[in-house]
Amino acid sequence: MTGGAPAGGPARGGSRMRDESAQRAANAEAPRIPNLWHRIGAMFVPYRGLISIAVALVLVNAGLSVLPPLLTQQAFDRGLFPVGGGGPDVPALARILVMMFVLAIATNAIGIAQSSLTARVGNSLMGDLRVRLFEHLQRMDIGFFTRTKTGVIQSRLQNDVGGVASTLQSMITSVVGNTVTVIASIVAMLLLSWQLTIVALVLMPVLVLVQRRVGQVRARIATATQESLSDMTAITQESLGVSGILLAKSFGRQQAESERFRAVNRTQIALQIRQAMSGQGFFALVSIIFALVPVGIYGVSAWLLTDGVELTAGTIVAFTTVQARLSMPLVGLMRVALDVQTSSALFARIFEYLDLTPAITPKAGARAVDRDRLGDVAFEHVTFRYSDAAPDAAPTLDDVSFTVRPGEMAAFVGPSGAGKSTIAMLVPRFYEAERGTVRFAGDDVRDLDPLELVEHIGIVSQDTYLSHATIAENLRYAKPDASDAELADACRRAAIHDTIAAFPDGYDTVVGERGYRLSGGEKQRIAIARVMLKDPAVLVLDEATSALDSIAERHVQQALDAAARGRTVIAIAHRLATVRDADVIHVVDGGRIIDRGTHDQLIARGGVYARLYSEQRSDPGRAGAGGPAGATGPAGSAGTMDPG
Ligand SMILES: Nc1ncnc2c1ncn2[C@@H]1O[C@H](COP(=O)(O)OP(=O)(O)OP(=O)(O)O)[C@@H](O)[C@H]1O
Repeated sequence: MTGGAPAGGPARGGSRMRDESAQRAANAEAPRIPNLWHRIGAMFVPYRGLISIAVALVLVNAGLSVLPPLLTQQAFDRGLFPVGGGGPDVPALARILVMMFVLAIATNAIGIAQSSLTARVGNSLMGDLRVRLFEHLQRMDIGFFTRTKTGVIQSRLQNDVGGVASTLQSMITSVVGNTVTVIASIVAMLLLSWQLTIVALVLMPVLVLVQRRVGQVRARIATATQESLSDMTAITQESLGVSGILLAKSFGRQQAESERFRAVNRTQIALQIRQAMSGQGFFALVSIIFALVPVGIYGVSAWLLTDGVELTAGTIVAFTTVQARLSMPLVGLMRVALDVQTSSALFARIFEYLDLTPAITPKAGARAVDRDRLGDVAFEHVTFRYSDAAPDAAPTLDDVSFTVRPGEMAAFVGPSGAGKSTIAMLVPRFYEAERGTVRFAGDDVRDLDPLELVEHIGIVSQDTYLSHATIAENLRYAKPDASDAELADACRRAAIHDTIAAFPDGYDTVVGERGYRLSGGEKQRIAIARVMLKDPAVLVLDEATSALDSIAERHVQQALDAAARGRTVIAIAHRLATVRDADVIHVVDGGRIIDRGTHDQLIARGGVYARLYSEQRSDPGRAGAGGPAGATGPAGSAGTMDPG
């Protein structure tokens, strides 16, 4: 599976969600992962030292468990009723009592040590898996995240990884401890009577087969349960985020959202019950068989006795006692086997994500960015298509070529959906060109180290992302070691310092989820200050002012002018006034650059640009959210007025 994840748009409506969940529950199959067991086993390798100690402790405790009955025997034969009579031997009894006490303390202490080791191994394994998954997902391309719901990704990271933790722990202790007991019991049974051992164990293969079948069913239910959990996480994440709540409230859809949640919750409950009950019938069958085995043993004993086989009453009683003691560890092993089978479904889901290959990967021996040519950006006959576009659809970008020299400003204008933002996305290699070459500082971006490439590019888009942290923390995202003075300086240049200073908590103001505590213009200017702290050679402005009103736009434009000074700027704009002074304006339509030139040249030519420009002059509202404004031009050029 490459790059494709269980995706899908947000499910709408309670009944559809119910249908989907029920459908999935009916045919949930764990993903098929080659070498699954081998890969699970490999995870234990780094912990083999700790596991060996844990196994040794389990074995020691198993060995010590034979001592209490022996001490009891000694308490009777030496303490209470010593050979030769003469009444109880109190000192001997006291010695045995002390030994029993020490033994109880020792076995419990060993038990605690062993639990602590297995808990450490189990949780560390789980932690490793979580980090591996997180790091792997960080490497995935943007396309993966546009296709997959955030909640679904979160769920794999939390619910699926969390779900395997208990199995990882019980695997170590239960398997070792119970196997030792089972082997010891079978040896004891064989020593007593091999014929009766056959009777006691004849049904075991049948139980193992049934257990495997039950395990498969449980694995399917576990897959469906995890799918449903991920639906729940996705709904929670979508509906209880600020954007989701705003959407629900503004459309009065809270009731529908609750119903959507209730529906998936019902599915989850039903699946949890099915999962809890799925093994019960099997274990009832095991108990019944174990209860019936002694009857079989008596029957076969009678037959053996009539056949002349030597069999004492003591042997038969001892045999049934051992056989009865076998049931507990055997059931324990079967439980673990069932749990392992169930969690293999979860492991498969985790490995499925770990096996996703990012569509864009760094090249081995990637080159460093040529510092002497920083600021040079070029597209050479670039054709691009989004991976989820229809195969016969026209390319999103079709044979796009342009060059931007260091310090120049290139603007991209054109109708909505023309492909302007896509051009911006290709510069930092967020997407890969299908044909042609994107060059940065003279090199094909595919030959460059991706981390170094983005180091030199700053992006300010309309959809500013601030994390739920303080303003200072958001700013330091760009430069973790920036001093307070540097923050203030960047904010002054971005014309936002005075606003921040006026907040009661100043730079320690928490911006809230996605920065909702701030106005659009404030957020935007903080984002610009953040980019200035990063100090990139190339600035990509993607509709950076289009969501703002005229006053906010003026402020942001001033900040952008300051940010643009001395840098290469690639500006995407709906409002043509904001890019009037660009060195070159590229007119994009239908994924192609259909015209280019300075503002004056394009106006003189009377093409699409001239038409768009005159439309915006007569109806500035069409150009975006902002009305006519005294927006200053880019790159520090002052006084460029809106055409209105
Ligand atoms: N992640 C994506 N997956 C598939 N198609 C996409 C994706 N992003 C954009 N598109 C499509 O690619 C085309 C170009 O989109 P793009 O965002 O580049 O246009 P734009 O010129 O920036 O538009 P606008 O001015 O409205 O922002 C559109 O038809 C859009 O539907």
